[in-house]
Amino acid sequence: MFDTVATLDCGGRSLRLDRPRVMGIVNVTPDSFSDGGAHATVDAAVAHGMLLAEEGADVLDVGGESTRPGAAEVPLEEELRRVIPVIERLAAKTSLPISVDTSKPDVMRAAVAAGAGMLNDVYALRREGALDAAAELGVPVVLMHMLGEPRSMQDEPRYDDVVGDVHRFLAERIFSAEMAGIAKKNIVVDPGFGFGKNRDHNLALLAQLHRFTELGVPVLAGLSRKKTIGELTGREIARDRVHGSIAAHLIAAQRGAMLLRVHDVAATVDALKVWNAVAAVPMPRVD
Ligand SMILES: Nc1nc2ncc(COP(=O)(O)OP(=O)(O)O)nc2c(=O)[nH]1
Repeated sequence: MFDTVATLDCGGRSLRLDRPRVMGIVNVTPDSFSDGGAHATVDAAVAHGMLLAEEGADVLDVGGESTRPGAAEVPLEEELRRVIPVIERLAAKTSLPISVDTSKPDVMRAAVAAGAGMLNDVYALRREGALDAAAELGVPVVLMHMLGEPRSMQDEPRYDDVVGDVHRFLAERIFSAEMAGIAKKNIVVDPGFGFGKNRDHNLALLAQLHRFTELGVPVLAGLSRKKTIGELTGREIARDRVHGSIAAHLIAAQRGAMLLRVHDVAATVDALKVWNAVAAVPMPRVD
């Protein structure tokens, strides 16, 4: 995997990837699939972010546009109105790195100016101007695979070879990012669970997650409370999918994920304490 430990410099706030780290989700949206509306006001979102920080999150991911299947795009001004005040206040109240979950270059710029130190783009910088914005900002960026658009991505998604197809896409996005002037040390990749993938696609990506570590950059996995977890466990209500999400994220950690994007931070932190303890046990040499 890595000869040396990757440390992301998130606008002066370090995110050390010496072990799987927890990205706490702060959705400032009225319609997120799993917690829509729960933290839709600035005060509620900031309070939630601080709660996740207290629960042990290593980074907070602030998003103002739901990307659930079928979601409509949020206008720029509305997305700014939602996320910038939250980022400003969280950056002042916590020393944790803060990422902004957006695909719009103008939101990226405003978010970094407000204190965000990382970009999380479900479009992998494919929107116009996004590559240049990310290169200028010089902060780490998560490049995620999505098939099509949120509006239509779950309409019968098809792949010849989902792992190979996603791997090729991410390799191409890493190349494009480096050509735009983004340092490889600032790149994280993410196969995009649920973004144009059905249950079998998601299971194949999880089962072969180690393949993505071959790209030479940290891997992020985000399965938290998603539909596939619900299908496998029979838990129809998203907030009831914690146990299944923990299982999936431990498998992801075991197969090389260094960042786990989760709603349920306390439960994930506890699970990773067990995982880390076992990972720290020296293994007998096999001569
Ligand atoms: N890098 C990355 N970013 C993401 N952003 C949003 C969602 C969707 O989950 P959530 O934020 O809970 O829902 P919504 O998009 O409806 O707000 N999933 C990912 C993911 O898997 N990876």
